[in-house]
Order: sequence, then structure tokens, then C-alpha cells
Amino acid sequence: MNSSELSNLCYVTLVFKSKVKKCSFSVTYTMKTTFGQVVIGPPGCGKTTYCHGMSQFLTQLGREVAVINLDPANDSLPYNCALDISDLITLSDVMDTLKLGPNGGLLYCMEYLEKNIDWFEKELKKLEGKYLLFDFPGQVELYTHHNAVRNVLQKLQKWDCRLVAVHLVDSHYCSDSSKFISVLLTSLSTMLQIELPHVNVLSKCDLIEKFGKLSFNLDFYTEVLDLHYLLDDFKESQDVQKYKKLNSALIDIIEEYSLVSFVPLFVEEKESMLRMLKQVDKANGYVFGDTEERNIQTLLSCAVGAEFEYEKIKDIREKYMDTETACDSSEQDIDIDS
Ligand SMILES: Nc1nc2c(ncn2[C@@H]2O[C@H](COP(=O)(O)OP(=O)(O)OP(=O)(O)O)[C@@H](O)[C@H]2O)c(=O)[nH]1
Repeated sequence: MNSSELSNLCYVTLVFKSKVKKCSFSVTYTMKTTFGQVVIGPPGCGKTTYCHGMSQFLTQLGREVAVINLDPANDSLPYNCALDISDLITLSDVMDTLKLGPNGGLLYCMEYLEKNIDWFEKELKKLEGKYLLFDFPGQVELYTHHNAVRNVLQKLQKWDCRLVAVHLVDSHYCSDSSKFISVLLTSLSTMLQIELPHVNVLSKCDLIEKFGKLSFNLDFYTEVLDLHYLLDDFKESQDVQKYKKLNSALIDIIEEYSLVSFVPLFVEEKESMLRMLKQVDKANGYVFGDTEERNIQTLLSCAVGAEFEYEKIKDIREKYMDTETACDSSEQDIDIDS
């Protein structure tokens, strides 16, 4: 860094500090404030693996972590479980006793948890002061329109839990435009239903091109750019072509809300997990707390979103995608009206 860059940085830092003072920007949390992540997403998207990886990562960073399993169908857990819904109810018991299928059984279990919220509160009190990771079940309807999960999360917030929803979806859906539109819709409905700060994640990015090459650059999918380009990708499939107008209307809804974007993630890669953690810490407010020594750079990047967009996708793009023939989405020669 040369001297002029250094003086610029000092200036920015000073301005930031004075603004912080003027605006009383720092947030004071009470002793009991707990931070955490609510890990949700469709079946098999990698929630349990993420909780395991994130708990190890946070532990290495010196945070005291407790992983809470709220999936009553999870029978073999890779992480040390601090609190397990199976102590309250199990899916197999519900299915046997009430003669329900797995979907209905899971909905029943979540409603049962909601009804027994006192048990949950009592158990959570034992984990006071720890950073919480909640491993939820994978039934999509629990997050798009069923109310039990939302009500449980609202209770958690009343107990001063600062939460962020980490919504995982398999990244390989990007290679099929119609499926990507479904992913966008699911993510949007979940954001609207769950009403928590949200980080949407494209999981298993090491497998992103497993089922075919992406038609656009990765940033097209992570930043959710002009979605009408996706319609042109339908050309080859007549079935999907039939529903082009419907898809066009759905795309309009997603664009009008302008809420969905994604962070690409590969749990086994430290840089990827660190970038993920930065997003999560901003979203649940951990970065503004005084639980951990932080530097002014973290606060600055949080305030101005200083990380370059390319930084977020660089590693995944270079390591796991065929970049030889990839082209810039803005340079695609696509006639949207055709
Ligand atoms: N290649 C790769 N595989 C992954 C990754 N994350 C998870 N997996 C695999 O994906 C499969 C499903 O992962 P889980 O963590 O069980 O997914 P889940 O969302 O908890 O699944 P349900 O509890 O059934 O909803 C497992 O075989 C994992 O090993 C990843 O980043 N890369």
C-alpha cells in the first residue's frame, strides 16, 4: 500500500469513526443476547453437513458453538448435538402411532414442538451465551406456507436470539433454467414467510456443473441478474416452452421483489466458509456486537459492502467450473423477444 492509499484509508477510517459517534451507530446487546443461524432448505441440500462444517469452523475461530437438531428424522448426526428434538418427539413414533406418511409426520412434529415451546425454552436456557446453529428438517412446505416453524422462530426472537436464516439450495439447479426459476421462487417464498434476515446459499458448489455446463457466468446466478435471459434457454425443451408465458410472469414477480441473491458455498473450503460467515455475521448483527475482537475494516466492509462481487465467486469459478468456454452473461447474443 503506498502513502496516498494509506492516507486515504486513514481519512475514510476517521470519517467513519466520527460518523459512528454522531449516529450512535454501535449496538448494545444485553448479556443474554444470543446469536445464531437457522439452517433450512430442501431435503438433501446439505444442511446437516453445513452445521457440522460451520460448527467446526466457528470453534476454530474461538466461538462457543451449540448445534441444535430440530429434524426429527435425523438419526445419525455427524456433530455433537447440544439439544435434540428426538428427546421430545421422533418421526418414526409419529408415523407408527398416527399412521402418517413422512411429510405429514414432519409437519406434526413441528406443530408438536410449537405446542411444547416451554420445553424448548427450558432446554435452550442451558445453552445461554453460546452461538447457536439450528439444523431444521428439509420439508419445503414448512418454510413456504406452514406456520409452525415461523411461530417457533418468532418465539426465539422474543427470547433475544438474533437469528439469520441460511437457506441452502443445490447449486446444480443452475444448469437447468426452468429449475433455477423454481429455486428462485422457493427462496423468495421462504424469505417472505420466515421473516428473518436471510442469506440464500448455492450449496455443493464443487458439483455445480455436475449435470451440465452453466449457460451463463456464475455471477448471473448469484446476483440474479436479468432473468429474462433464462427464457431463451428453454428453447430446446418443448414441454417447458409451453409454459414460457407463465415463467415470464413468475420472473417478473421475482424481479419486482428484488430480494433474492445467492452466496456460492463449498463447505470443505475455508475461504468459502469465511466469506459465508462474513455475510451471516452482517445479517444477524454479530459483527456489531462486542462478543469478539473486531477491527475497523470489518465494520467498514459491513457499512459499505466493500467486497468486490467477483471476490465472492472467484474461487468456485476458477476451481469447479469449465471457464475455458464460459462467456460473460452480458455478452450473450440472445434475442429476448424471439
Ligand atoms: N460434494 C459435496 N457434497 C456435499 C456437500 N454438502 C453436503 N454434501 C453431501 O450431500 C448429501 C446430503 O447432505 P446432508 O447434509 O445430509 O443434507 P441435509 O439437507 O441435511 O439432508 P436432509 O436432512 O435429508 O434434509 C450428503 O451425502 C453430503 O455428504 C458439499 O458441499 N459438496
